[in-house]
Amino acid sequence: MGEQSKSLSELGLTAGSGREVRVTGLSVDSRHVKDGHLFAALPGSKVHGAEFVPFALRMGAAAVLTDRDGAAMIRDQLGDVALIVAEDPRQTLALAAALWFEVQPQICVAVTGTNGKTSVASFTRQIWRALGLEAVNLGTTGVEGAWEAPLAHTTPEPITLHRTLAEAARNGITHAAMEASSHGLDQRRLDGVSLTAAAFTNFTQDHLDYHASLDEYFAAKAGLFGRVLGEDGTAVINIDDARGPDMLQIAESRGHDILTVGRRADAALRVVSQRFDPTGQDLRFEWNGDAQQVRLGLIGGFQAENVLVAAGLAIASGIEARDVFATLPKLTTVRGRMQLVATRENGAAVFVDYAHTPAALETALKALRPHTMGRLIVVYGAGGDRDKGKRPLMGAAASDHADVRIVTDDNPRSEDPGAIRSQILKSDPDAIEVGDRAEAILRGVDALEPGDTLLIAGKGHETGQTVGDTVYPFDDAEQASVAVAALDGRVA
Ligand SMILES: CC(=O)N[C@H]1[C@@H](OP(=O)(O)OP(=O)(O)OC[C@H]2O[C@@H](n3ccc(=O)[nH]c3=O)[C@H](O)[C@@H]2O)O[C@H](CO)[C@@H](O)[C@@H]1O[C@H](C)C(=O)N[C@@H](C)C(=O)N[C@H](CCC(=O)O)C(=O)O
Ligand SMILES: Nc1ncnc2c1ncn2[C@@H]1O[C@H](COP(=O)(O)OP(=O)(O)OP(=O)(O)O)[C@@H](O)[C@H]1O
Ligand SMILES: N[C@H](CCC[C@H](N)C(=O)O)C(=O)O
Ligand SMILES: [Mg+2]
Repeated sequence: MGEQSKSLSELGLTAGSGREVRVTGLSVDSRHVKDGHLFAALPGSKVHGAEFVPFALRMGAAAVLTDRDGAAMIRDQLGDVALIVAEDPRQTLALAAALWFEVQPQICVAVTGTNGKTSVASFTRQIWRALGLEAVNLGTTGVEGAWEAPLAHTTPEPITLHRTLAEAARNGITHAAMEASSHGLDQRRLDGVSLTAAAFTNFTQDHLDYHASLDEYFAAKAGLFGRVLGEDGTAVINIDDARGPDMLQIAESRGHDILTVGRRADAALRVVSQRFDPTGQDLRFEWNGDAQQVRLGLIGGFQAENVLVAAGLAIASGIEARDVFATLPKLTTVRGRMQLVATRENGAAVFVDYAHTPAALETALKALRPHTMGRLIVVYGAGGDRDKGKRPLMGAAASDHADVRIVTDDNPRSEDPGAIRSQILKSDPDAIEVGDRAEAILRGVDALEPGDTLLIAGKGHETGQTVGDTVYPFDDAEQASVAVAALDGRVA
């Protein structure tokens, strides 16, 4: 796409002067501006992007998109550079990015919710792939499926998002399932994506470092149905969640087709019962009242909800329900989500899970109980520079649902790791405190007796421990196998 250029009107933009300019690319960061680019000077959480306009102009920007405040800051600096003033420049940028990159996979679906987005997006992609469709999922674990690539964010900013979708479409990928993070929705990153269906998993506390209140956090998520999903789209909603009915109402008011999931008697995809064993579960469910039974090779009761939400998205994408259900036994664990990573010689199992919210920790621990005859041991911590309110709630969840708890570090970032641990320990005072995560895992593995289970929570698929600005290589799954090998006298 190197030499391409487009006029402002081809990008749906109008300069204040009415002048038509051709641009050679889009940038949201002045440091990435190239000759002829449109620079989106966005109002930021720390600084207004308009501060960087002089630099963007030196880099060759041909047009600037900003809001009224930004325009007031830069009007006399622009010379003959085109100025586009928008009410909501983030949304305008998202729509322009969609037009710039031109194509996206024919079927795109998105999933929001506090927990379960990566799992649902991966399961949806796995269902499509099992039916021979070219499909990817995009989110926390990068681009996965027919094509693999890392992504810096769960929901990338619109330029990266549309570049990725266009590259996928040009390489023959017809189906994409993406995660819609609350940050991404709040910042309109997905507003240019044309969605066939969208899903809601659940809503509990997270990210109150970013959103001013739980209501604002919910409103951001609700934007997926209230704004992004078009009126002809299908809304797949978990109505068991306390906020499910609110989301349902929003979707109904937009005229979406509705597909409900849950245990409630009126759910279209209804969980009837589950039977757990060491390698997975048998799931009985109903589809519009018709009984179905499938074997799932997945640990954790909550995975059945995620699987049915994914099945709902696949049905909404135009596939026969019967064909969708036939693929479910083939679904495999998502990396770092209830992943069995090691087993001790005495049979005790070690799981890694990405539970990093109070509700996720509770869910993950409760999910392991039916698979555990002995004690449930957990190694956990909480991230630095993130929602501080989560910390005592995570302590309470662990103390309520695990028999032995080891509190350790999980990406302390710029904070004092000891201070984070003590905020957790306030509500889990009997937990053992071991700051060093590798040592904490070793202690957890060492404590395992026959019939016990160890859950290592919080980092899932992550491959680093961020302390200050430094990311040290760290992988929970690898540390668990090293610990088991060391203690059982085997080579890792
Ligand atoms: C908190 C947050 O989401 N910030 C996003 C936001 O930046 P901001 O408004 O805070 O930026 P700012 O620092 O105030 O700067 C304002 C503007 O000036 C620009 N700038 C800044 C410096 C410069 O030299 N030149 C320049 O042009 C910036 O690009 C920005 O547009 O807008 C930027 C441009 O779109 C994003 O890159 C940035 O994401 C940052 C990198 C980020 O880390 N976001 C995380 C928290 C995030 O989005 N996470 C979610 C949630 C994951 C989950 O569910 O757990 C995700 O989807 O990954
Ligand atoms: N349906 C669910 N209900 C409750 N907890 C869940 C559910 N699905 C997953 N979890 C828990 O949340 C953790 C994260 O799951 P997943 O990565 O799928 O969520 P996510 O929404 O993508 O998270 P993130 O916002 O960090 O990207 C899991 O490891 C598990 O502990
Ligand atoms: N996307 C989430 C992941 C948190 C994972 C946990 N390991 C942590 O660092 O807090 C966040 O950035 O809040
Ligand atoms: Mg995710």
